[in-house]
Amino acid sequence: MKLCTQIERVEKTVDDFTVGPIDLDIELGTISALIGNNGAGKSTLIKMMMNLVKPDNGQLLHFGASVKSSDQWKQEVAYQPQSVLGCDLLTGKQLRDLMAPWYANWDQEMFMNLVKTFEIDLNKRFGKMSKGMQQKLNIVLALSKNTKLLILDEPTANMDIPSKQKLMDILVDWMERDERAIVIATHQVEDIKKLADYIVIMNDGKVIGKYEKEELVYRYKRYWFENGLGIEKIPGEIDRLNDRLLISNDVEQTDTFLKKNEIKIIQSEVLEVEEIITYMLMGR
Ligand SMILES: Nc1ncnc2c1ncn2[C@@H]1O[C@H](COP(=O)(O)OP(=O)(O)OP(=O)(O)O)[C@@H](O)[C@H]1O
Repeated sequence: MKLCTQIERVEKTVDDFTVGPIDLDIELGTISALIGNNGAGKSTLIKMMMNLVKPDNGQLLHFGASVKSSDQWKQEVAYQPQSVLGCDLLTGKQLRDLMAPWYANWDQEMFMNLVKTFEIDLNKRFGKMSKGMQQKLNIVLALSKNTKLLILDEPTANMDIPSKQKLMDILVDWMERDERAIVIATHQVEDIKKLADYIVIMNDGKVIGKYEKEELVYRYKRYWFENGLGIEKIPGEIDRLNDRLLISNDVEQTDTFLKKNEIKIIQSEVLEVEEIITYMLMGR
């Protein structure tokens, strides 16, 4: 697969918090969900990807060009920040007029269609729009740049449920139009479930793993036993309830152990994606 972004040993210290060193590749044709608890460093990493925060060490490339080298890569990378400053007095239309000329591939038809889909009033000042409406306008502006990479920082946090649903469909459609990639920082399980090919987990400024979502589902399992286990710890075990219910994050090891010790399983099942993420964010 073709790489669109290479993050190599990137590191940034702000006050007493260090993000990195981070190594991460983003491939075209994939959607990666950046997940981590509050303060894990997701927004800082994204800002480094946009050269808005300068790393102390390491390098960051989009389509082979360093983010420091020139601004040419910006034609291929659109970004929706968590919040936007300095736009309050401008209307949606004025924001469009300011932004569109900078992007050679700006898609005006897409812009107007999305404005209609999200029922955005382009004559309203940004500062007078609701938080959800501001988010919708920001994402519509980002999508219409018609880039190869889209970086979204919690795009659905303030959106109502139908709008979230619409956005997910739009993003899936946007991906299908070309060879593209999306990086999305999110706390929304629905976003992850529906969109992500890869889950990138961040904790305490570090990327602790990049996992294929479909594979992850087979790594975790819940087991119910006929009798109490009476054993201190089983390989792969990450949680236990009443000595008769066990959660494993290493199904192969757990299954081998249970078979070898002739421990009778009443039932077993895979975990929901949100349970898996919760365990991963707890470091299990
Ligand atoms: N401009 C700044 N000045 C000082 N500290 C900062 C700045 N930006 C971020 N930080 C600190 O860096 C750490 C990482 O913050 P960041 O916003 O990247 O996390 P996050 O994973 O995006 O969190 P959230 O899920 O809450 O949005 C936090 O401890 C934060 O306080």
